[in-house]
Amino acid sequence: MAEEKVLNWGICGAGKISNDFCSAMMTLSRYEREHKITAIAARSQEKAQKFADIFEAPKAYGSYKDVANDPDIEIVYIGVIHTEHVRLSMMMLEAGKHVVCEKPLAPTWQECKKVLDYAKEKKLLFLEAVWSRFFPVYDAIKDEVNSGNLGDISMVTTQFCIPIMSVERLCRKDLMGGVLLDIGIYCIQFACHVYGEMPEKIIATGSLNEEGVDEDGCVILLYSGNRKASLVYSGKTASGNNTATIMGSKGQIFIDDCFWCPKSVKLTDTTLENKIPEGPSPYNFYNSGGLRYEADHAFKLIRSGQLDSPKYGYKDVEMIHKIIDEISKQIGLKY
Ligand SMILES: NC(=O)C1=CN([C@@H]2O[C@H](COP(=O)(O)OP(=O)(O)OC[C@H]3O[C@@H](n4cnc5c(N)ncnc54)[C@H](OP(=O)(O)O)[C@@H]3O)[C@@H](O)[C@H]2O)C=CC1
Ligand SMILES: O=C1OC[C@@H](O)[C@H](O)[C@H]1O
Repeated sequence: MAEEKVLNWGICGAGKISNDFCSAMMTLSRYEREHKITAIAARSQEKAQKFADIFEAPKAYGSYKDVANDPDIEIVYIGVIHTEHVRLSMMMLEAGKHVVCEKPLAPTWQECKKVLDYAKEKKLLFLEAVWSRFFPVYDAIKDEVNSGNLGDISMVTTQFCIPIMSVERLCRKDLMGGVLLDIGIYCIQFACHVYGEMPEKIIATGSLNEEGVDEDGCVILLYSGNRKASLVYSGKTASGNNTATIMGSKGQIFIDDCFWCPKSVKLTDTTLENKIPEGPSPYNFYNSGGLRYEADHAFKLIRSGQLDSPKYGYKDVEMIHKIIDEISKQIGLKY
């Protein structure tokens, strides 16, 4: 059956998140029938081969371009550092591949738009991998928000604080480091998930390191009708409580630590647990098994001929990156 045709994946980058993505994808119950890790590409052949051996991928390439040139590959996962996202996305789209690219697609909406417009022109799927949005519990949150059970929602809070400023790709400006693009984006996507519209006003603060990348931020989003969201994120300190709350006149939703990939969500009358199996290769990041949902979503979209995701599509990328643009402007962040 056409719907079950295996999706042949090419993976760009043999780093931490690519490991987690491949391992998570292999936990899907329909993995064998729907997905195949066909090729791994890294900057060195040796590194690619080591990674390919772990995931039993038949091909290992020492150049990302080889993935673009491989006619067997239908979709590419881009799991490299921020500075390479636009270049590799354009390269893969040009070669006729669907693309799932790690967040952030780019530091500005203008650059994101270039990629989205090209994907549309080429009639290919492009997903910015804001993985939270593909968790089934995020659908449940949205349903509860829309149900009216909470009454009038007027306040959203999110907190994402983990000490990551010593990570090289995050503290260096030439690697497009900084916390707004790396973790602040999760707080923003959460507020956008709840309110589904652009705020009327944004008030942002953030400190820059000596290289000029941001290390922390406090952002207030003001929506029509006095509705608000408060976002706190930091790469300098741990909070131990990276939760999110949605507050309404009749009830609340509480998303447990870590709100961007939750294991548990407390809705008005019920608590949802989200248990995800361990993959064949140990994960580098918390609850990375949840990366399986974006692979599954990509499969379903492609096989049903849908090229703009209803869970996190073009209009969502636009909203989130326009908010990032405004925060960057206010805190003096420029790459
Ligand atoms: N969804 C999620 O939960 C997470 C998402 N991410 C996202 O994933 C992406 C990668 O993060 P992560 O895996 O932690 O990063 P890594 O530090 O593991 O680097 C990923 C890859 O980027 C390439 N790379 C690393 N350093 C350089 C450099 N100096 N110059 C050029 N290329 C380099 C390497 O590719 P090669 O192997 O080819 O040498 C490396 O394997 C980011 O976009 C990040 O935001 C990260 C963590 C969690
Ligand atoms: O997406 C992410 O989530 C976990 C963080 O540790 C990491 O820096 C970030 O890229």
